[in-house]
Amino acid sequence: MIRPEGRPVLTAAQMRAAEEATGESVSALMERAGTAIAVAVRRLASSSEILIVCGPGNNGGDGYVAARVLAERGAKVRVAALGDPKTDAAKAARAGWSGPVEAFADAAPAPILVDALFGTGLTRPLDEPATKTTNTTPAKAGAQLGSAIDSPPASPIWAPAFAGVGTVADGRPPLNRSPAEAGAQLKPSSNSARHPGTPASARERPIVEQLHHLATAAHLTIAIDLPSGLATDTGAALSPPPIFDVTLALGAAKPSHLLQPAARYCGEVRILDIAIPVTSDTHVLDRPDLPTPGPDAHKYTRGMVAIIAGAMPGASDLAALAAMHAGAGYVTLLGDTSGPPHALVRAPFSDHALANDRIGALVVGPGLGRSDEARSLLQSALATNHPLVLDGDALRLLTPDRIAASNRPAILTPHAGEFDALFGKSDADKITRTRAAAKAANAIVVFKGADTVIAAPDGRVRIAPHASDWLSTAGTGDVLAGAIGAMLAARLAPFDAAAAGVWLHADAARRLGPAFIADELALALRKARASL
Ligand SMILES: NC(=O)C1=CN([C@@H]2O[C@H](COP(=O)(O)OP(=O)(O)OC[C@H]3O[C@@H](n4cnc5c(N)ncnc54)[C@H](OP(=O)(O)O)[C@@H]3O)[C@@H](O)[C@H]2O)[C@@H](O)CC1
Ligand SMILES: Nc1ncnc2c1ncn2[C@@H]1O[C@H](COP(=O)(O)OP(=O)(O)O)[C@@H](O)[C@H]1O
Ligand SMILES: [K+]
Repeated sequence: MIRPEGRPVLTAAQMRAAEEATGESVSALMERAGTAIAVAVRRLASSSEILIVCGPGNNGGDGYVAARVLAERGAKVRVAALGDPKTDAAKAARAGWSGPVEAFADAAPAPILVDALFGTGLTRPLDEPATKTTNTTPAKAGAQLGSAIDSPPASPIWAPAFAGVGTVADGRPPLNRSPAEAGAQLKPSSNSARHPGTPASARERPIVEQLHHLATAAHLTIAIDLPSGLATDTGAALSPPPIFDVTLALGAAKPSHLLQPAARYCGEVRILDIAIPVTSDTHVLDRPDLPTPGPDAHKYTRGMVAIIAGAMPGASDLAALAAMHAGAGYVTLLGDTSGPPHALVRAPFSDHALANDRIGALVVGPGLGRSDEARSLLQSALATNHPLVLDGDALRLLTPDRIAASNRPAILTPHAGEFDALFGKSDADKITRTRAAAKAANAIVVFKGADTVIAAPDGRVRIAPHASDWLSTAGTGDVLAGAIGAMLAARLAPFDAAAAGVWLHADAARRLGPAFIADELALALRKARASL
């Protein structure tokens, strides 16, 4: 199980192409995938009973192979299927499983749920009701498998009634869900809504609802490739699945492991290496490799950051504090400001102060305002040749063309509102939008949010794994701009500077836990930096 940081991200089509390029049969790949899944599930499940739910495609095929291998290795495993397999490889995998196959709609929960219903082939919401299609007696029962697998599933200790599921027989709530969450997941189905007053039997339960039911009662939920219900490439939750504890991504991470809202359903993502060579111009953000000062260092070699203060000096103060704690050697705040820290060089704004050719990064936008005064400050910034970090109000006062024409390294850090205003609204996915924006502005674009995407004009993309929802507080964007400024001033290539700033910001946030404020985030950048 490989952590996703630094790894390539492939779309469903790219993954299929990589698979085909191996020249191996789907069955051979499925055998490897299923075996890798079995090994991982065994490690995670210990000796608990495992229920693998299998869909009609190759994701289901992986599930059958995993079930067979788990059983061969002595695990207690049950299989429930959503219909018969449709692909040749899945049919063969199904034939290799000699235990019983329960109907998905009727399946009772187990402590470990493995979701192999749908993977990269899901193209539409899971709106069809689950139907009972299979209840097979073992074809080769007893021949190869241990008695634990051959015997019918032990009488379920689980509460069969739909309502109230959320605690298991020993009275403990499932590990991964609060009672409130469990209740929220058991919303009335569209099916029962259509028949008010009629309690939905298990058989009428829509797929997504049965999946929630099984997940809520499980102690550990594991999704194969993707939680069923998520689109692979766009981050869309076509049918919101349960929130899984672990997602085992086959061969490579996919966009929906990282893009919201899908990413939140994946839990911990781990990649299973199934020996398929994969390359991509999109990668998961990785820890940066940052230079540490040597004996020959002085403040200017560590990088000089200038920040232009504007209408809201708190914002530029935060950016300055962040630049200092991210490791800049010299930070100057140009404007009518005062206050600590003493190490921050506060100076009145002037074109002369801006002309200092030691400035390695100029941060403009945090708290700038949108007045004529703000426009004039921005104009002065653009009249220099300094590499730029453009944030906040600067992004409201510029156009992509004008940024492209400024003809020097630039990093833009828009949140969704600023991005829409600058580049226009679109239904395309966040990776596509960020890549197009970087090209249009000929600049690095850091499209912020719970799934920050960083793109370069040449098409390279880094996607940041989810950091902390507590970042949703005023001023954290200013901190990011300052941190990126410090990286740019330290002479990192602009794309690497943006990536390093985003990594430090996220790491600082994770360290702080809940309810921090932006000032603390700026200070915590030091600890993030120290961890490298
Ligand atoms: N990448 C790799 O290296 C390897 C990948 N492998 C595995 O293959 C997986 C991809 O397999 P896949 O292409 O067969 O697609 P999958 O996700 O099983 O679903 C397709 C089936 O679901 C059906 N269906 C779709 N939507 C539906 C809906 N809403 N409601 C109901 N049905 C719906 C669809 O029906 P159709 O749309 O054709 O009517 C079709 O029957 C991948 O995630 C990985 O696990 C390994 O085996 C080998 C190495
Ligand atoms: N739910 C979230 N999860 C992770 N990061 C978030 C979340 N919400 C916001 N962020 C991050 O917090 C920062 C907010 O920046 P921004 O919206 O510009 O705020 P401000 O203008 O108040 O500084 C960005 O770096 C963004 O990526
Ligand atoms: K799945």
